[in-house]
Amino acid sequence: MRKRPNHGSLRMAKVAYPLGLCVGLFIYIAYIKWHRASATQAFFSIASAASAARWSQQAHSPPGTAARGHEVFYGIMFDAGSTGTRVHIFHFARPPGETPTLTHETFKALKPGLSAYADDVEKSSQGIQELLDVAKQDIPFDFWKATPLVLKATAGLRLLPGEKAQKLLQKVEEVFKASPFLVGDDCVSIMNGTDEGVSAWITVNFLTGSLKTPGRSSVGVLDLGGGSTQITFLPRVEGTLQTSPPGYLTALQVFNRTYRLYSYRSGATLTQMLLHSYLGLGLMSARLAILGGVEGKPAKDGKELVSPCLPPGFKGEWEHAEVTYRLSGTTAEASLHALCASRVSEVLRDRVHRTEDVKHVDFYAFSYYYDLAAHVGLIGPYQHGEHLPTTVTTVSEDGGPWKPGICNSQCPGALSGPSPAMGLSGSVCHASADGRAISPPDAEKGGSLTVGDFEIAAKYVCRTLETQPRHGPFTCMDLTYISTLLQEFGFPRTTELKLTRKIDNVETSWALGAIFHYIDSLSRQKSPAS
Ligand SMILES: O=c1[nH]cnc2c1ncn2[C@@H]1O[C@H](COP(=O)(O)OP(=O)(O)O)[C@@H](O)[C@H]1O
Ligand SMILES: [Ca+2]
Repeated sequence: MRKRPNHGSLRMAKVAYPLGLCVGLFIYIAYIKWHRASATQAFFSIASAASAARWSQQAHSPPGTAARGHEVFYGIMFDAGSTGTRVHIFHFARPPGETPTLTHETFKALKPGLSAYADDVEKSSQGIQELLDVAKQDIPFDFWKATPLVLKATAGLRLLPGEKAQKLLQKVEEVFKASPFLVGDDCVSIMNGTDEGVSAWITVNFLTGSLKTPGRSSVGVLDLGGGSTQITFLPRVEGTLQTSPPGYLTALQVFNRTYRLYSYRSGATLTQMLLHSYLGLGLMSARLAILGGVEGKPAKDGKELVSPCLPPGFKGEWEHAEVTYRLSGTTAEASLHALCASRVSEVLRDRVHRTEDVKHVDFYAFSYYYDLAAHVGLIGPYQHGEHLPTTVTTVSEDGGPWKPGICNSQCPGALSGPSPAMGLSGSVCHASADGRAISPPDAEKGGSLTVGDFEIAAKYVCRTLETQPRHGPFTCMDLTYISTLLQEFGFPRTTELKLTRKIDNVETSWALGAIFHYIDSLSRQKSPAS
C-alpha cells in the first residue's frame, strides 16, 4: 500500500532555522491562497499525465518522499455501475517545474447500484453521502474547494427509462452541490459506452506504462460489467482499420499523438455504434437473455425460466433490475455444458464483431472476467510455473499433501477450482504450511490464464454442478458465457490474458482515464486558447 504524502512534516524537516520557518510558512500560506483562487490551474492536461507516468515510473519516487514545494491536488470520480457505486479518490503531486504524477488512490465500493433506487430516489442519497464522507476524510480540508467531484453512470442507468434515470441523477447532483467539493454543471451524467471503453484503455495503458514510451505497444482492455461489456484496443494490423464497420473506430488525441481505437460496445448495431446505446452483453444482462427473460419485465404469468445452464433439478429465485424471476434447471442431461454453450451461442449470434487483430495484441481483462476467474480458483496466490516457498506444501484435490516445488500439473491443489489434470494453464496451487488448510485466492494479485482455461473451467463446473454446488448456481452459465464471448471476439483458445483487479495499487477501471479527461476539460475551460 502506498503511503499518502506527508508534505507538512517534510517541509518542517527541511526548514532548519526560525527565519526559514517564517519564510516557509509565508510561502505556504500564499500557495494555499493561490491554490484556492485558481482551482483549475492546478490541473494538468492528459498530455502532461504521460510525462507524469514517466516521472513516476522512472524515478520510482514514493509519494511520501515528495520534496518541499510539491503541489498536491485531488480528483474524485464516482462510478455508478449497474451492480454498485464506487468512489475513486485520486491523489496527485506535482514537483516544481515537473509534471504531476498519480501518487495514491483511495477506493470504496457500495452495493447495490444507483439504478436499484429508481423507485425510491430519496434513498439513493444515503450511499452517495457515505462515499462522500470517505472523500472528506481522505482529502485535507484546505483542498476540498479545489477538488473536482464527478459521477458517471454506466449500464444500470442506461437501461432505465430516461425519466427515472434523470431523477436519480438530479438527486445525486443535489447531494454533490451541497458538498464542499468543486462541482460543475456537468458533474453528474450517463457516460456512453465508447467513452467507457476509451477511459478504461487510458487507465490501463497509463498504469502499465505503455503511454510513456512512444512506439511501445499498447495493451488491449476487456471489461465485463453487469449491463455492458467493452473490448478496446489499438489495432496493430492496418487491415483492421480498413475492414472495421463504420462507427467502431474512434480517434483519440493523447500526448500529442492521435490513436485510432477500436471500441466495440455491446449490443449496439453497427451503424449506431457511437450514437445509440443498446445494452445487454454485461454478465447480469446476459444471464437474463440466456434464461429467456426480458430486461425490466417480469416473466409472463410468473412462469419459471428454465435453463440447461443451471444445475439439474435446481429451483430458485433471482433478482435482476428490480424484478424477481423464478428459475429452474432442466432434468439431468448428459452434457450440460454442450447444451448451455449452444444456448449461449444463440444469444450471442450476430451480436459480436469478430476481428482477427485481437490475436496480435496483449489484453488485460478485469471486472467480471477477474471475479469469475478468482471465484473458481483459476487465478490465485500461486501461478502456474511459479516457484513455491519451501515452507509451503501444496494440497491435492483429496486433501493430501503434495511436495513443495513448482506449481504445475504435479501440483493440482485447486480444491476450489477445476482440476489442472484437465490441462489448465492457469492452475492455482492453494497451499498452506501444514498441507491441509487452503488459502483462498488472493483478491489483489490476479494472474494470467488462457482463453481456453475459461472453457475448461466451464466444462468442469457444468459437469460437477450437481455434486459440487458450492460454486453457486450461475457459475456454469457465467463461465460458459465468458468463454463463448471471448471466442466470438476472435480470441484463439491459446491466447493468454492478464487478469487483474489492480495495477500498481490502482483499480483497473475507467475511472482514472475519465478523471484525466475531466481535469483536462476543466483546464481547457480555464484557458480555451491552449
Ligand atoms: O473499480 C472497480 N474495482 C474493482 N471491480 C470493479 C470496479 N468497477 C467495477 N468492478 C467490477 O465490475 C463488475 C460489475 O460491473 P458494473 O457494476 O460496473 O456494471 P456496468 O459496468 O455494466 O455498469 C463487478 O465484477 C465488479 O467487481
Ligand atoms: Ca463498470
